[in-house]
Amino acid sequence: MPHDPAETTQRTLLSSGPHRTTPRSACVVVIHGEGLGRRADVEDAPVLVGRSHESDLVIAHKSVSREHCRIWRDGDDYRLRDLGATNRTRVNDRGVEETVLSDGDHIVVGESILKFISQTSVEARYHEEIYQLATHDMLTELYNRRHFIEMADKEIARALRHQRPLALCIIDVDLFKPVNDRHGHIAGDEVLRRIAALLGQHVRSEDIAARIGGEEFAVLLPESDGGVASHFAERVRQAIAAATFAPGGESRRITVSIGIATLSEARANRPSLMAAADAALYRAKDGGRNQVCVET
Ligand SMILES: Nc1nc2c(ncn2[C@@H]2O[C@H](COP(=O)(O)OP(=O)(O)OP(=O)(O)O)[C@@H](O)[C@H]2O)c(=O)[nH]1
Repeated sequence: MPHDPAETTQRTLLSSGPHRTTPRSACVVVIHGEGLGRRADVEDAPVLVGRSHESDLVIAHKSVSREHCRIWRDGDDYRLRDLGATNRTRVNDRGVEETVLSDGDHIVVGESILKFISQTSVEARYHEEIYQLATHDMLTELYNRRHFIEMADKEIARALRHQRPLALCIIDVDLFKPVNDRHGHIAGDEVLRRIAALLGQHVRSEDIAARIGGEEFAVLLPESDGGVASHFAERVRQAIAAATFAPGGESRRITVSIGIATLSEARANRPSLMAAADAALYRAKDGGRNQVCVET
């Protein structure tokens, strides 16, 4: 059954991870205070830094304005503009309205400090590694629970603001304990990895897929209503049920149960959306497993 995530053991097996071979373009990384380790790449789109969930780099602290500052690329330069923040943005200890950033600049946003790292900096690779470790589940290479929650909050805020549909699927492996008991944890891990890979084959680039518990996955589907989400979930369910798993070399059928909930006036935040998807998941388990249920 779905279990308390607090009890979930995150297994940190060594993995090459979803690392990119080259560093991304310039980025800002929080190196002190609220949001420590969080980063945002400054690519073609400007980066909004602020307390609002819709910011590209969210720093959820009262010392930070909802829209604190913006960083963008301007030809070969990178520029920062303060957006009228109550605590004016400071760069290298100097209050700024607008300035050109240089590699290594310290940007003070409320009580947090960000570091600007240009694309040529070797340090960018280091932060890339740290970022991957902080946001991804090492076993499956999907997002981890913490990052999923952060992204879900952002997507929910965006969907509510623009009155767009949004659906959440929670996917739980059926009777996984006997798989572990019979074949051992390492074989069980291989099954989880395979399920994650199958999931990856069905998600769109805008969907957010994560491992949120031991044998529990979540997929957030922006711009999707219950019908679209059901169709997606049914395809995932069938693909997993039809796949060949051979934990410990023994052929075995693996199935999943899936609960779906959509954003609505009654479910206008992440906890209630997740609780509704969980309730649907319980019904799917209760109904005999290997099925999809939608919370209406
Ligand atoms: N191999 C492996 N097993 C895990 C991991 N995290 C949790 N588990 C196992 O997943 C199993 C979950 O079992 P239960 O919650 O009892 O549920 P279930 O057997 O899947 O049965 P239902 O959910 O009712 O269909 C437990 O045996 C956990 O030890 C992990 O990272 N790797």
